Amino acid sequence: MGPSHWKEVFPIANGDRQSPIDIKTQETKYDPTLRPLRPNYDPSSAKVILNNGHSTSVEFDDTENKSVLSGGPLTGNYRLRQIHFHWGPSDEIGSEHAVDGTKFASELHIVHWNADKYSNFVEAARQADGLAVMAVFLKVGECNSQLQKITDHLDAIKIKGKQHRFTNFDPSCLLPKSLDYWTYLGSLTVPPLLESVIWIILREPISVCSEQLAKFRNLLCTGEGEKAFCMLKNFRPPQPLRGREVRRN
Ligand SMILES: COCCCN1C=C(N)c2cc(S(N)(=O)=O)sc2S1(=O)=O
Ligand SMILES: [Zn+2]
Repeated sequence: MGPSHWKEVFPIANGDRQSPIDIKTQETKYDPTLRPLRPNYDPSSAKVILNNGHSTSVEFDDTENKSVLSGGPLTGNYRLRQIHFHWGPSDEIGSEHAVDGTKFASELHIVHWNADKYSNFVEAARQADGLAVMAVFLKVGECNSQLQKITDHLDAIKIKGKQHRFTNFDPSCLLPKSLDYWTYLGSLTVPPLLESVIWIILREPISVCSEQLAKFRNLLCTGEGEKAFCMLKNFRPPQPLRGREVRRN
């Protein structure tokens, strides 16, 4: 079911800290107390690349603090859980967050949970400070050789539920030069839409080319033996800000 029906099953869809949002850059507030972001990822914690029916994700071993994000707006260590992407049916749209009404072709989400305070991901996902998602915009242009490490594996996980061994991968290779960011309090952008995410949106995009975007759209959201439907879009539109502040470093 699409985003317009989610509120029928998940009333929190109309909550007051929903994501994504349209970032109005003139209304963001500089905060001198915000620290530099400190991603520290061990490539051996990458385990599998997966087609979960609504995106492609790389899942990481989060049984110990091998790959963590700290600094920025965060208190303590947030442990890396998975990365995934959002895209649209054409190169003009696809990102979830927007900047002054402009959407990018795609958006990478790097999902972490507060392992200092909570004992596992599902428990953390129910807490106001449980999750931290770092978002990177993908701007259509030159092919991205680092992203190719992911798109080269998509043929092997074309149908929903397929996964493939995927290790020796450090998601830092997908970060832009600058780690300047905006940050605000929000939610998961997919059901159950839990309001447990500290969002950290990098201000500098990375590149992606049309051919790489086409590979994302070639994934199927249907499983074995079902009529095949391509995964043409998986972004949620921007949600009301409800008076929230967006800070920048
Ligand atoms: C209790 O959690 C249920 C499972 C949620 N997860 C699955 C996603 N597709 C997903 C999307 C996320 S997003 N788009 O908000 O970053 S985070 C995330 S996730 O936390 O890894
Ligand atoms: Zn996401």
